[in-house]
Amino acid sequence: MAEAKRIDGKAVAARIIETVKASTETLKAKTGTAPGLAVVIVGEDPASQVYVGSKAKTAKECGFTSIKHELDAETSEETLLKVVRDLNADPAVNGILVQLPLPKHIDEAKVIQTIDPDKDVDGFHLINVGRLSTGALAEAFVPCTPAGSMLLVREVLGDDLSGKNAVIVGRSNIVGKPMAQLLLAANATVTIAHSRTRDLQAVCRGADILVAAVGRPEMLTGDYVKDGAVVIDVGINRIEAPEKGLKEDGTPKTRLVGDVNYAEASEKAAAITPVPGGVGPMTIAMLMANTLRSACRVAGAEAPKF
Ligand SMILES: NC(=O)C1=CN([C@@H]2O[C@H](COP(=O)(O)OP(=O)(O)OC[C@H]3O[C@@H](n4cnc5c(N)ncnc54)[C@H](OP(=O)(O)O)[C@@H]3O)[C@@H](O)[C@H]2O)C=CC1
Ligand SMILES: Nc1nc(=O)c2c([nH]1)NC[C@@H]1CN(c3ccc(C(=O)N[C@@H](CCC(=O)O)C(=O)O)cc3)C=[N+]21
Repeated sequence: MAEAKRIDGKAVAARIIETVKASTETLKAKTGTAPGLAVVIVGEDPASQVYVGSKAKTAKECGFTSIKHELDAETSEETLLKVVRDLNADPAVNGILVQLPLPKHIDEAKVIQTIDPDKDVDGFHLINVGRLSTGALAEAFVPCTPAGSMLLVREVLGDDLSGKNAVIVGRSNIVGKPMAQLLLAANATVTIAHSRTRDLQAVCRGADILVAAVGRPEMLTGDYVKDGAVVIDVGINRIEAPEKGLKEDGTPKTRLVGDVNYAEASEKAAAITPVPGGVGPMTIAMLMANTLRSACRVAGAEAPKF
């Protein structure tokens, strides 16, 4: 098999952001206000930090107003719920994202269900989960990572996945389950695998579309990949990279890797997303797209389709 096509998530994301930017200008001309995105961060989870910086930068690039609430790790659940309720009531805010995971003493589900479903640009509220799972895609906010992953699948295979076998490794509410819903809605035959799956390798080798959302660095080696498969690597894992030398504090420098062993998998796959530069940038682009859509809804304006 020839070397796989590298699916350039960064380039596709840049295209989406250009569209969001143009549409934001039109909306501003019409209503005089810009879409508003509020990000709430509690404590300092290192995995979350990667995401937060580029989000604010991209929101600004799109012409949004972007506000950030940084609360310390000891913040009470009640205080956080009040922040969310205030954002719900603020007409300048179209999208609310509460960065996950939250500290252990806070009930994550309760916080998510407090977000106004019409400002739930993460798509985690039960109302949006229900819309997605009943196929009411036009009304739903779809979670950003699966939505972005799906656009990358479409780049290669088009809109209709009839006859394709899709395997998703991972069953989280944030990635695995909504990804399954989207693939199903596009007519793929869907299998969700997880830590209790027997003979994962054989299951994955049946996949025309293989989505890795496991959180284990380079776990899916070449042996998990069918010849000609489309491989979407959602994983973001920071591992030590002694070959890059040491940081100032004497510990090894790090690098990002996915859940797929890229070098091995790309010898078998027809197309594969890299890490970084694959799904990650798409997640941020879809957050902007969802926020724009929310603002368009309020203004009674048409939002672009992605
Ligand atoms: N690119 C992006 O924008 C984003 C990337 N991510 C990344 O995606 C990955 C997954 O995230 P998330 O879904 O939140 O992770 P979770 O930890 O919530 O879920 C991981 C899933 O993988 C399954 N799993 C774990 N180990 C194995 C194994 N050995 N064999 C088979 N299945 C296994 C778990 O199974 P079980 O349910 O049985 O425990 C679980 O369903 C992470 O690397 C995360 O950093 C996440 C969000 C956004
Ligand atoms: N409420 C909530 N919504 C989320 O969507 C959410 C969250 N919480 N918590 C954390 C995870 C993780 N996540 C990432 C998004 C983009 C990159 C990203 O842009 N990655 C770049 C790499 C950046 C770098 O180089 O460090 C890339 O893959 O190219 C990474 C991780 C969103 N998450």
